[in-house]
Amino acid sequence: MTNPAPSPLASFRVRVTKDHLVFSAAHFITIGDWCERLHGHNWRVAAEVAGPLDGNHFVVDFIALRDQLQKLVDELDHSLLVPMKHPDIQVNVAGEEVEIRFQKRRWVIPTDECRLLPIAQTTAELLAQYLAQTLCERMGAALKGQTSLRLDVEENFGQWAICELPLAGPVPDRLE
Ligand SMILES: Nc1nc2c(c(=O)[nH]1)N=C([C@H](O)[C@H](O)COP(=O)(O)OP(=O)(O)OP(=O)(O)O)CN2
Repeated sequence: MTNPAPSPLASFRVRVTKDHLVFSAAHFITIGDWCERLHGHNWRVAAEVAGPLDGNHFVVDFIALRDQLQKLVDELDHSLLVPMKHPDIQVNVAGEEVEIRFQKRRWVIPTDECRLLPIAQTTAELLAQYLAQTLCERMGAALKGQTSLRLDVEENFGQWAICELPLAGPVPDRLE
């Protein structure tokens, strides 16, 4: 039996998903004029990087990818996710309290229990984009030369949103 020669057409990707890559957080979204009640999810995340192998024969070190993603997840754990770019949700940060308004409704939450996110809605899609872009920034040179970063967010069992960022070429505007 002969060993196959390494194929120049082979492509590689690495993926990290762990039981502890989960954050428990509250949120609400608007759908048209209707606004959900405040509720929570256990949001599960996974990250995947595609691209060529480096000198260590890695796409990217699993451990570096896992640990950076874990830090991000831990920052969101046990918090209220607040969208700062929603056109109709007003957010006023006043010292130790954050006041959030939508139409006639008003929530006042301790500031350290809020995560003020640069997104228009806390949908699974935009959370996936936020996590992908922030992970990409924090991984920095470790992703140099790679092709794409994919971030999966599961909001409820079996309900995933996926954001894939190209890593080659111009960097897209941040969350615009
Ligand atoms: N494509 C998307 N669709 C929906 C999103 C989203 O982020 N992306 N989000 C929502 C709501 O936030 C909703 O809270 C989803 O939660 P879920 O618990 O699945 O909603 P249910 O009302 O069905 O709750 P059950 O407890 O499972 O009955 C909606 N769509």
